[in-house]
Amino acid sequence: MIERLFRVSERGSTIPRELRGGLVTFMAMAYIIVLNPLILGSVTATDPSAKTDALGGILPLAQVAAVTALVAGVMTILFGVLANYPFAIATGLGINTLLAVTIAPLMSWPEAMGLVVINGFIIVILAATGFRTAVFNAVPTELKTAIAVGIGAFIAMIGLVDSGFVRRLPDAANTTVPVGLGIDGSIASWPTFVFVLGLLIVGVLVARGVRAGILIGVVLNTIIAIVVEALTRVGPGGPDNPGGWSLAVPELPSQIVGMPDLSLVGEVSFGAFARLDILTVVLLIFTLVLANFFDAMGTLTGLGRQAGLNDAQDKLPNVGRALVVEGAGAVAGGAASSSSNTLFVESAAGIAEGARTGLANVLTGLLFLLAMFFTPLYAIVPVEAAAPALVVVGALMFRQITSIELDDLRTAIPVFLTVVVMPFTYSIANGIGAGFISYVLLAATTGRARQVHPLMWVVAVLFVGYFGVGPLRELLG
Ligand SMILES: Nc1nc2[nH]cnc2c(=O)[nH]1
Repeated sequence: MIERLFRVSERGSTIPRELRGGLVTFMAMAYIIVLNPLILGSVTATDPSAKTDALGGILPLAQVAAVTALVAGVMTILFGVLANYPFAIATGLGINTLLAVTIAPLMSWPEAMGLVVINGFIIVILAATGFRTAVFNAVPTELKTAIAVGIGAFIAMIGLVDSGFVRRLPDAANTTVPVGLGIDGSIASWPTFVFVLGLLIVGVLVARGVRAGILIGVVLNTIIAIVVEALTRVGPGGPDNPGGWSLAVPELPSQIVGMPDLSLVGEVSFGAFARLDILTVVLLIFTLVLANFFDAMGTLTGLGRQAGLNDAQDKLPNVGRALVVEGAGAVAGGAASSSSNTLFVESAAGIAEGARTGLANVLTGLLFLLAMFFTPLYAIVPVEAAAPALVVVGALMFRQITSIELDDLRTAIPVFLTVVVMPFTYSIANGIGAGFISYVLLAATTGRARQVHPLMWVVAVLFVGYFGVGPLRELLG
């Protein structure tokens, strides 16, 4: 029955392989349950680093953790069953940062989440009417490949930053260089040591073609991290302990089970339209939609290609349905205050492990639902132990660059911009925007305007608007 429902052998996979892939993807993504609360939530409204909204309101940490796991679990299972692809869904780092930094300070948290819900409905409508699929199919192959390569660079960057290997220089450093190696140019902190050792372990296992190499690597890294913490007691990181663990401290927990607090579910309001002028609200929604729309599109292309699931025209079969379910993730994420849920590039870890069907997603989703009750347990895996998997998977995705013909600069420049802007701006959508605009512009100025699909023109113009939103808002006061 499971075999028929998910067409496991038709995709050249086996049930154990799917389950192994689902577990690896969960291990690569579980950090979001710890990280999302730190981005959106606060302990108290009076904390110096509290993420207060315009009314001084906050989202409590434990409640954000619970809804993050809930929505990721439900949407990942739904996507697995309805779209039958091993692409897991959770709260996207791009949009939650946008919400915390730009949107919530202008309104209340429920109103900010209301905008996420509207963004989700727009995306679902664009997907259901076929517009999303039409754009998906209008993108030239070399740009689709560049998106996949750029995502590889982006996920490696996420791993390098989350592990503390790459760090932001202090604002007081008075230099134009934004990031550096470790602390003051040195990787001599225990958590970063665990990451570097873990990177070597995962790299060797994967390069030698060891089955379940990524999973074995992350488990080994976690054990090493627990031993290192037991011996050194470096503790949690922070301004007065820069050499500490960046999120979870790898300790055997004293308590294992707890009931999740789901009171944020339904805490949504559409009052932003009454609080702010309509143009501001429309521009904010426009920004959310473009970022969401193309992040998912790039991720789908990259993951589909990595899994070998795209057809001869480099199209993912039944992509329309996948895009509708993905859009529903934005609605669900907004409605539960976990922020927009989207396809996660980290699914590449499970695909590298062999996952090819939605069955893998069902396991990943169930583990997210289970994590709601075992929050102390998943917190054992420190980011420093999971991040090596992100970097190695980034390398696997990056290899696709060899299939792009780079002799013609009209291709090489947009491809390059797509690949570098993603990690450097920490956003898949920004990279796609830079690539699309430069592709259309170079074609138009070198006599190839007619060869560009009309939808590419439309999207490039929309991206000009996307990048112009900030300057435009300033201009209009
Ligand atoms: N595609 C994608 N993957 C992610 N993994 C973590 N955050 C994100 C995100 O915003 N988009």
